[in-house]
Amino acid sequence: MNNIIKALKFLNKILNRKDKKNAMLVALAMLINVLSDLLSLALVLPVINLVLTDDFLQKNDSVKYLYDFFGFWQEKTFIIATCLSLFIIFLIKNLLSLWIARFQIKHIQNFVNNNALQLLEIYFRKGLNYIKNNNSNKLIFNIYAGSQRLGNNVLLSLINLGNECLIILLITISIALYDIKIVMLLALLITPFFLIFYRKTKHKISALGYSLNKETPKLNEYLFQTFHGYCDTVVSDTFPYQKQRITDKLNTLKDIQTKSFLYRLCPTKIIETCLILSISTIVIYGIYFIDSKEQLITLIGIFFLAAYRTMPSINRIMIALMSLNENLFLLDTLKDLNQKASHEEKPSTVKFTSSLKLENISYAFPDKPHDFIFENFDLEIKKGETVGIIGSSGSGKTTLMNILLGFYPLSKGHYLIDEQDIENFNKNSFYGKVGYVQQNVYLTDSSIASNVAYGQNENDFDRDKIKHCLEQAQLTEFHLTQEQGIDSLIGENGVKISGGQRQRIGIARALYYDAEILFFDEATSALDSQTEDEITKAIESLSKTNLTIIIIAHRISTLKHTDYIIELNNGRIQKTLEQK
Ligand SMILES: Nc1ncnc2c1ncn2[C@@H]1O[C@H](COP(=O)(O)OP(=O)(O)OP(=O)(O)O)[C@@H](O)[C@H]1O
Repeated sequence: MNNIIKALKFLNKILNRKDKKNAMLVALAMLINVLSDLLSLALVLPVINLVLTDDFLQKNDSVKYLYDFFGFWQEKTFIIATCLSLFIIFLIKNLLSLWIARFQIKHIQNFVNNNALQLLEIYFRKGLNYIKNNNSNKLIFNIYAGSQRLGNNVLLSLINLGNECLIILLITISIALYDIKIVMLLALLITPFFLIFYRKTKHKISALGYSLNKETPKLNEYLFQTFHGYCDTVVSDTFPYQKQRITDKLNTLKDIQTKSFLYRLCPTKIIETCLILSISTIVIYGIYFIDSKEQLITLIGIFFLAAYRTMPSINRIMIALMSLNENLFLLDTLKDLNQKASHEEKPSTVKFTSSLKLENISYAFPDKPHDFIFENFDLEIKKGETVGIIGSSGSGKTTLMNILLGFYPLSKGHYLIDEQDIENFNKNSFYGKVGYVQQNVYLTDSSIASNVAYGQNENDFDRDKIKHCLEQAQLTEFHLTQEQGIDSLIGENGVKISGGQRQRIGIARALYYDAEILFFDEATSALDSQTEDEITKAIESLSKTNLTIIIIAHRISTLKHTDYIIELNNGRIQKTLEQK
């Protein structure tokens, strides 16, 4: 009961008004479905009696009333009409049932998609530190698999639970009206079995869910590493180790799935056993308390009919409870859904005409709030300048670049653009002016053109501009030698092109989007000296334009065309080397 209340409270928090209304509609539609099932089934018995029992028409008042009402004069034609009516009723009922199933799945999938999109937005808006501190496989698992489970196994389970409890209540009341003693006897016989089973397995099933949630992203991570770290795996000859780790995870998941499957099978088996136990009890009860055999047969008949409908309901209740318990972990892992993704963009847009300035800033990572990487740090970069940043490993170069990119909210101080705090601006308008070339340029498994015009629809490509940008990034010769020119495919993450070409596609991308400020993060450190020279040449030609360029480099040779070089040491400017 505790878990049901927890799940209801959670859903109450995350569902908006429209979702709640839809959930109620789905519950109502499912109830109609079950009731129509029940009613149509109840119609079968009189029709069978009509066909098999002599004088049933004369004995049964309701059937006789229908016979007279529709003006039948022959029993045969009445039976034919009844059979045809039954067929039509079942046809309509099943069509309605299909329509309801479609209605239900559509609304549940809408709920799934809304949650998946909301989680995506929430995670994305939490910023770079959050993304870096959380395993991406876990986030990916939460977004789609988590949302699917929340819709299908939590929300739908709760709706099923409500409906089936109502149905069982209705059936129990109707049997109780006929014979209250038998209902009490059956309740006493059946309920303990289910209660014991539920109590014994509740925590185990919920633990299975938690393990599944832990192990599935781990398996994905290992599989991902096998393909993305292919070269390292081959060279270090660690494929057997990698395979063993994957085998272990697969085995753990196999155990979880096996147990989960067996637990789900149990209710049907318990029901079957209970059914036999119940019939035996009725027979024994009949021997002692019922005088006529006819009465006993009727009682068994009623019981069968009731069992035919209640047992699947009990089964569904048990499955719903188990699903709920198995997915209880979602109330922890998806708790972010409680916060609505509030993302308010400021209206004022950035105009960059004079300078970027860090004024007395301090920055510490959220997990080490007292360990300042920068403390009371000042820096000014004027528009049009080309600035190099060097420093030993760990001196804070990348952190500084991420601050200048506006990725890290400052602990203290201000980041000013043209003397205005960046926090007052619409951040997207700032990113519209920024180009960022990382050491590992992110490339998609598509053409050169798609990677330059990254994120743009193919129909919107400005092909001349793409070619011009490739030229500025010193990539003209490369794309001209390709059979399909700028439409040549470069493979997943650019595996079909060289490191230098990848970097230059990154530069061309920044130029395509009219960047005014270009950031290079160790863009040449992984390249040989000839390729580094080519990139340096590309940067040199760009530095002659009005672009503001900030370059992090390990080798000072990459920075020969900069206006000045800042050397960082433990979050402080050690010295500034003027070059021009
Ligand atoms: N996400 C993070 N969380 C906590 N600490 C971090 C994080 N990223 C970097 N650091 C720490 O901040 C310090 C500066 O790191 P940073 O990456 O800025 O150095 P760097 O000069 O770019 O080094 P390298 O040249 O090796 O890339 C280091 O001590 C590093 O351990």
